[in-house]
Amino acid sequence: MSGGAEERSETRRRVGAARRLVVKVGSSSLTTAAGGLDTARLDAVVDAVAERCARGGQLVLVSSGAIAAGLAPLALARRPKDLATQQAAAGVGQLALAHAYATSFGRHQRVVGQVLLTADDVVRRSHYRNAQRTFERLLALGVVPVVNENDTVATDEIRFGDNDRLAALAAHLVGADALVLLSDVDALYDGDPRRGGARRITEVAGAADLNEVRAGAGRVDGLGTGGMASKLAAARLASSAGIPVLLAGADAAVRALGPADVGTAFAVTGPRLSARRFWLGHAASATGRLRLDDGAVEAVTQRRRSLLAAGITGTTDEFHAGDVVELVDATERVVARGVVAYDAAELPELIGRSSRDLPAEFRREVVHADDLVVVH
Ligand SMILES: Nc1ncnc2c1ncn2[C@@H]1O[C@H](COP(=O)(O)OP(=O)(O)O)[C@@H](O)[C@H]1O
Ligand SMILES: N[C@@H](CCC(=O)OP(=O)(O)O)C(=O)O
Repeated sequence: MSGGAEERSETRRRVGAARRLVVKVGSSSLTTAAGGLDTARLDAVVDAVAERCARGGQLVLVSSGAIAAGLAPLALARRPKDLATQQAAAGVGQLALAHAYATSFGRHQRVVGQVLLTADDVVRRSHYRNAQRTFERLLALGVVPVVNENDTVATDEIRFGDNDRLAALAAHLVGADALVLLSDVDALYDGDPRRGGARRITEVAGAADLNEVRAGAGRVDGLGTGGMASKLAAARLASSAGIPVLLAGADAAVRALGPADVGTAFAVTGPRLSARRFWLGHAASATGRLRLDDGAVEAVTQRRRSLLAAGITGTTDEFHAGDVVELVDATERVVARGVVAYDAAELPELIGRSSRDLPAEFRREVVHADDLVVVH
């Protein structure tokens, strides 16, 4: 697609040269057509990861496949639809998956450590930092962290939903230099490749390159969850936060983790955010909303100013000082997220009023510019 040869080589060069890498592999790449764990394919991914570690890389492997690996032992013909059976299958399958990874990495004398995360671990700032410390120590010890969502306890409300998103969040959390998404498809296409006639896309320089792309669901036999749409969302999330992304086929793992000359490369589209600002913009869950008038939207998004009470026209009523809130425009479109400095109960008296008309204790900003991230 767009992007000249120079740009092309720069993204791939960065992926190829990355010291710290998050690699994500999907369920459909780790399971046989019959639904069992495909150890030959798992070994091939492990070989590529171990080889990169041997060259001095620090790798984090985000692996799906717990539910898929639990199907055969439980004599389930297909992925269950209800959450309780999915969780039971994940409980059985995660153990099989962890065992398979430990055995496979053992062939390379590599120790692996299992990290099971729930959305809460990134949503709450203290948990986020705790997870960061754990990864840091595992990597310092030369261990390959094998990460999955903690499916057995994650309920619908608190799920990451898909491991592509989890991998993008993990990539920022560990300060990765690049993110590699391995799937059962060799690249991004402008339409579902199973339909025929779809064109392969090798480079994505920015959002405009995705305008014509139709990202569909995964296989009909449905072991993967998000299909290409969740991969694209994850690639955009990571690349907008300064992390280059490569999407490639799991069967080309050696080249994806070697010269990075396969698949689709997503160039970075934004600066690397600090851990706090990334968390604020992408990981934290908001507990309330502040509605802004047009002037305040402009001040906050264009001039990067703090939000003052004068520019607020309405609020929801259940948040406390220190909570993360969404800042929305008159049409309820989210324009920014930030940490609010007041309880919801305090604001009705203040909103719409200029700071100089307020008592001294209420003259501080409602959301300080340092605690505010603009949403594009
Ligand atoms: N535009 C597209 N480009 C590439 N693949 C697509 C596209 N739209 C849909 N797909 C399908 O998405 C699938 C990958 O998603 P999924 O099965 O969820 O993978 P994983 O298990 O690796 O997460 C591919 O098998 C492919 O057929
Ligand atoms: N955590 C789930 C996988 C969720 C998921 O995103 O799967 P996939 O689309 O195959 O990457 C599991 O291990 O079964």
